[in-house]
Amino acid sequence: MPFEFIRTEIPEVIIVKPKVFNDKRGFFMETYKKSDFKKVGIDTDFVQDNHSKSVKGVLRGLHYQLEPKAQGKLVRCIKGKIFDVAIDIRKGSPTFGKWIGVELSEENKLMLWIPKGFAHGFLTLSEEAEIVYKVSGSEYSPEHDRCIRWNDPDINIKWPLDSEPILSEKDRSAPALREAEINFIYMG
Ligand SMILES: Cc1cn([C@H]2C[C@H](O)[C@@H](COP(=O)(O)OP(=O)(O)O[C@H]3O[C@@H](C)C(=O)[C@@H](O)[C@H]3O)O2)c(=O)[nH]c1=O
Repeated sequence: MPFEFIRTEIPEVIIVKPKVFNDKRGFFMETYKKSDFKKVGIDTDFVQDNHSKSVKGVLRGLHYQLEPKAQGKLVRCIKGKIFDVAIDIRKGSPTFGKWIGVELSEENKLMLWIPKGFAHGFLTLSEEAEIVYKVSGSEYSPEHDRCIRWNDPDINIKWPLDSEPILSEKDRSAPALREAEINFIYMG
């Protein structure tokens, strides 16, 4: 199998390690294959691909789209290094409010699968970082787009930060999880 799938403490959040073929030209790797992802329960149709670039200290998040426009995301860092975070916001989930943080980089080539029902955010650790991510479930829908405050003490994400992060206006004024509108139900 060209991928190793590593379950995290929240089993639905999966680290994907691709098999990298290095040779004198450089490298080759598969970054998504429907049949292999389906075997571990990532059985979804991707509907949008995104690419963003950030400078060091930029924190984007914590973002999600409400049902019925919820999104799953397969995130990969193609330049530099980020700290990528998924937060369980499914009502009734045994891991509600819990977060998983994984370093994704150009070097380690890891990907993070973040299913529907999770908020997502990341901090840029290198001078510049570019991420690409596949989105499943629903295309971008600004009316359903929501965010939660990056430093909500109820979530208490241990961001590897040494100064204040650089935020968008929207992210700066985001509500705490306990005040945020969420409509995901944990299905077991
Ligand atoms: C997310 C998104 C944004 N946009 C536009 C809206 C806006 O003018 C501009 C920048 O949008 P934002 O500030 O929301 O971009 P950003 O803060 O990078 O938002 C992203 O953050 C990460 C953490 C995620 O998980 C993504 O799903 C997405 O929410 O791009 C689209 O056209 N399509 C999209 O899918």
